[in-house]
Amino acid sequence: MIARSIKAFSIQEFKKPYRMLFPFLWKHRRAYAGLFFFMFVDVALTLAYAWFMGTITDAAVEGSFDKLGRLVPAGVLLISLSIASGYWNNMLDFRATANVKKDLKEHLLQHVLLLPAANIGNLRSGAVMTHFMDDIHGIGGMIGSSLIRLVKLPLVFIAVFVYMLQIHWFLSVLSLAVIPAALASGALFGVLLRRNNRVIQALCENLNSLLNETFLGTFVVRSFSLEKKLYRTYTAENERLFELETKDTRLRGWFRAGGEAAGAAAFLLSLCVGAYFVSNRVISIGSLLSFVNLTNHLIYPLMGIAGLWAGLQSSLTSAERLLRVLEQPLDTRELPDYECPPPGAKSIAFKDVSFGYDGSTRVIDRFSLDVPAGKTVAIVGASGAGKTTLFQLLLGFYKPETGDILVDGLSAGALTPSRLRGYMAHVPQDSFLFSGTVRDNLLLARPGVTEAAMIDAARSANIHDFIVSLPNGYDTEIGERGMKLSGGQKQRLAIARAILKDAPILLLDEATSALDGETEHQVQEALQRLMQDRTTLVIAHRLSTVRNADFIVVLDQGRIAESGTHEELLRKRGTYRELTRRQTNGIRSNYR
Ligand SMILES: Nc1ncnc2c1ncn2[C@@H]1O[C@H](COP(=O)(O)OP(=O)(O)OP(=O)(O)O)[C@@H](O)[C@H]1O
Repeated sequence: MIARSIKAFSIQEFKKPYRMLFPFLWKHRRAYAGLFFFMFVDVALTLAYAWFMGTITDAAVEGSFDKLGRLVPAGVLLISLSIASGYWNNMLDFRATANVKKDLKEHLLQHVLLLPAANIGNLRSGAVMTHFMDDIHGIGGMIGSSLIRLVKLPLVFIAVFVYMLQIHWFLSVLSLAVIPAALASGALFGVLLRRNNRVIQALCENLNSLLNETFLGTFVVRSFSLEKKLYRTYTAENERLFELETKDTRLRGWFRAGGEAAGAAAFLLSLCVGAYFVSNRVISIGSLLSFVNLTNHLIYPLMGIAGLWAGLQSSLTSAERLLRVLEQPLDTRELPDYECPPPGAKSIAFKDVSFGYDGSTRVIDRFSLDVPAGKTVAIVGASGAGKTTLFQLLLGFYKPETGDILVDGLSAGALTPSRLRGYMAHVPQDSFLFSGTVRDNLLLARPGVTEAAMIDAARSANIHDFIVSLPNGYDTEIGERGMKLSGGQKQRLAIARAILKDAPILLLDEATSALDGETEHQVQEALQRLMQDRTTLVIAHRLSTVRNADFIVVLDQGRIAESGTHEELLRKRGTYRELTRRQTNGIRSNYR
C-alpha cells in the first residue's frame, strides 16, 4: 500500500495545476516575498530560542546572576520578534491566499461566461457552484503559507539538525530513528485523504445540483408532489457526505496522532540517552534542554512535510476539477459588452448552411435564405424542425459546420460577439427576467436610455399601464426570474426590452404565444410598427403573424420544404396550406 502510495506521487501531477496558478501567484509576489523573508526569521528564531533556553539554564545551574541579568533583555527581544513575526506571517498568508482565491474566482467566472454554447450545455449548474464554493477554497493547500512551507520545512529540518550535531552527533543521529515511519505514514495518509476527498467533492456536486434544480423547478416539484422523494434523496446523499467527512476527520486524526507519537518517541529517546550523557558530564543540562527542545522542531518538519503532502493531495483534487473547466478552449478572450446597435435596417443571408449539435446528425441541412433589409420573414415548421437553431446560429451561439451567415453583407463569424449581437434584438421562447426591478430589466437592453424612451417602449409593448399599477411602478421588484409576474406580463416586458434595444434586426421566437387574444392584438400592432424599418425573422405559429410576413419559409428537418408569400403557399396546396387549414378549423397543430 505504501509503495503504491509513493508510486502514485508524480511531479507531473503538479505541473499543470501550478502552471494554471502561476500567473495568480506572480501577481501577488510581494506577499510571497514577505512570507519568504519571514520564513528565514522563523528559522532563526527557532534556533535562537534553543540557544537561549540552554544558555539561561546553564547560567541558572552555575548561579551566575550577572549572566542571567544580561540574558533577560535577549529573551524579551526574542519574544517581541516572535510576536511580530507571527502577526506578519498571518497577514501575509491571508494576502497571499485570499488574493489568489479571489482572482481565481473572477478568472473562473470570466471563463465560464466565455465558454462556447456547446460546452455550456455539458456543465451542470451544481458543478459550477461547487467549483466556486468548494474547489477554489480547496486549493488552499497549494498556495500561501502551504507553498512556502514546502521550502521552510526542509530548511528548518536542516538548520535544526546542524545545530543539534554541534551539541552531540550521536544524540542527533539517534533522534532520526523515527524518520522512516513519519515519511511512510505521510505518504499513505496523503493518498487515502485524496481518494476520500475526490468522492466528497463529487457528492457535493450532486447535492448542489439537486438543491439548485429543486429551487429552480419548485413549482414542478410541488405539482408532482415530489417533496418527499427529493427530501429522501437529499438526506441519503447528505448522510453519505457526513460519513465521508467523518472518515476524513478520522484519517487526519490518525495522522496527527501518529505525528505526535513520533515526536514523543524522539523526545523520550533523546531525553533518556541525553540524561545518561549529562550524568557522565558529556553535555551540560542546558545543552540537553536545548537538544530536547529542538527534537520537536526536527520531527515537526517531517510530520509537517507529510501533512503538507496530504494537504497537497487534497488540493490537487480541487485543482484538477477547476482545470476541467479552465482547460476548455475559448473562441475569444474578451467579454462581450453592450454595443450600440448600428442605425438602419440590415440584410441577413444564410449561404448553404449546415449544422448539427453533436457533429453527426444534421439539424440544419444546406439551408439558404436571403432576407433583404427591412423585410419580414416568417419561419414555420414542425416542432424540432430547426427553427430555434437558426436563431442560435444567427446570434453566433454556435458556428455553422459548413456555409456562412452574412449580416449586412459581413460574415457573422468575422464579427465580434458584441458587434454581431448589437445588430439584433431577440425575444426568445422563454423570456428570462433577472431578479431586480422592472426598470433594471428594461434598462439592460440599452444602458443610459432616457426615462421617456423606456416608458415609450413599455407603452408599445402594452405593459406600461400594468407597470404603473404596481406598488412601486417601474421600481417594483419582480422576484427571481420574474416570478411575481404572469406569463403574458413577462413576455410583454421582454418585448418592451427588445423594442428598447432598437436594433436593426428583430428575432422573434413565438414572441406572442403567452398573450391573450386582446393583448396579442395590441402587441402585434406595436410589433408591426416596430418591424416597419427593421429586418425581422419571426418564428410564428399564429396566422396573424404569418400572413403579414413578406415571405414565409416552411422548415422540415433543417431544410426548406416550401417558401413564398402567404397566398403563393396557399395555392401550392402543400404543408403550409395544411397548417392554415388546421388552424382555421381550430385543430391544435404541431406546426409552429
Ligand atoms: N443544445 C442542443 N443540443 C443538442 N440537440 C439540440 C439542442 N437544441 C436543440 N437540439 C435538437 O435540435 C433539433 C432542432 O431543435 P430546435 O429547437 O431548433 O427546433 P424548433 O424547430 O425550434 O422546435 P420547437 O418549435 O419545438 O421549438 C431538435 O431535434 C432538438 O432536439
